[in-house]
Amino acid sequence: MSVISSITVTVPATTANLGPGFDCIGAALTLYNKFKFTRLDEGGLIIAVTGAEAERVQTDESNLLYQAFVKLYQYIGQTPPSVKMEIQLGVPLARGLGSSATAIVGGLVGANQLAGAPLTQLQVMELAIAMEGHPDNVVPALLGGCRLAATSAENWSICDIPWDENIVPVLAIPDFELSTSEARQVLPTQVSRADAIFNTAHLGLLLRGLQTGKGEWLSTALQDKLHQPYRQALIPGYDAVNAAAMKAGAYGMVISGAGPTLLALVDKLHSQAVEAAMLSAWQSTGITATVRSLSLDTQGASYQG
Ligand SMILES: Nc1ncnc2c1ncn2[C@@H]1O[C@H](COP(=O)(O)OP(=O)(O)OP(=O)(O)O)[C@@H](O)[C@H]1O
Ligand SMILES: N[C@@H](CCO)C(=O)O
Repeated sequence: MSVISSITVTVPATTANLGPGFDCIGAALTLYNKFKFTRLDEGGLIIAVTGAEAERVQTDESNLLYQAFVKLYQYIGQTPPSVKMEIQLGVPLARGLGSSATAIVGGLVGANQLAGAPLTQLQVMELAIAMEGHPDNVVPALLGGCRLAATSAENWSICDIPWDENIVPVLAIPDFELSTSEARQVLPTQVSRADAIFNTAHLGLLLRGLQTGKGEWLSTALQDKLHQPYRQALIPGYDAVNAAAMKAGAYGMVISGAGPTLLALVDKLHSQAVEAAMLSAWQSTGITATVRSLSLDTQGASYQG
């Protein structure tokens, strides 16, 4: 086992749920957090954060990146080394873009590499899912692409979902946060059979819509009854941004992850018009937002020694 003293891990943002795929589907996006881990001879823990909203990231042992780092060492039965962690933020915090998944995947991958790679990627993935509590952000963050995750008693089946190259994800990111735990608290614990059937059918259609790029299928498929109806009220301006995106030619608009970022799926020809429409709709309700057309990241977490 070779021992290295420093490793830099780059992890993509992710958009989870894609409407009907609550807690089971997500896609990696071309927006990144970078984490550099340097083994120290002594000194415990040093955390330095740069980038927008850097002051909002904890710099003590409660930091999620550090918790994931420690989790891996506990799993392999070793004491974590003293470490300096340099966090370069590119993924906005608590906006529904998988910032917590970047920290969990980054901490696990960084620790695994510093420890000499004792765990396989599959083991790292299972630890990441256990830490996050659901697979739809951490799996694409680790593996890249669009991924569906299904569990059985023994293990996870991970399926890569083909994504037609003409489908552009347009992300409208408002300047307010919504924590995942708050957005999960508003969800009912039980759903009706009709709603379960609705989402089963729509997720099936979504998978074919993503694969073929067929607009008619995507427009229907992006509807959901399990989480979005309950969460929309937590996102001021939701109706206005949705109406604007649809009028400008989007296939559909959904809440990205637990929100508050809104995701429109759009064909290439309409992406600029949809960007402008979503931005102006949010501004007209008094909310500052950033709107970006991104691509799918196909690589997932990567590292340089
Ligand atoms: N780079 C980071 N380093 C350390 N901790 C982070 C980092 N990014 C996010 N976190 C932690 O994760 C929290 C946000 O997690 P939360 O699940 O609420 O939102 P999210 O992951 O951005 O959104 P979603 O899960 O809906 O995609 C932050 O408040 C912070 O505690
Ligand atoms: N599937 C999760 C994604 C956010 O972590 C949710 O919607 O709560």
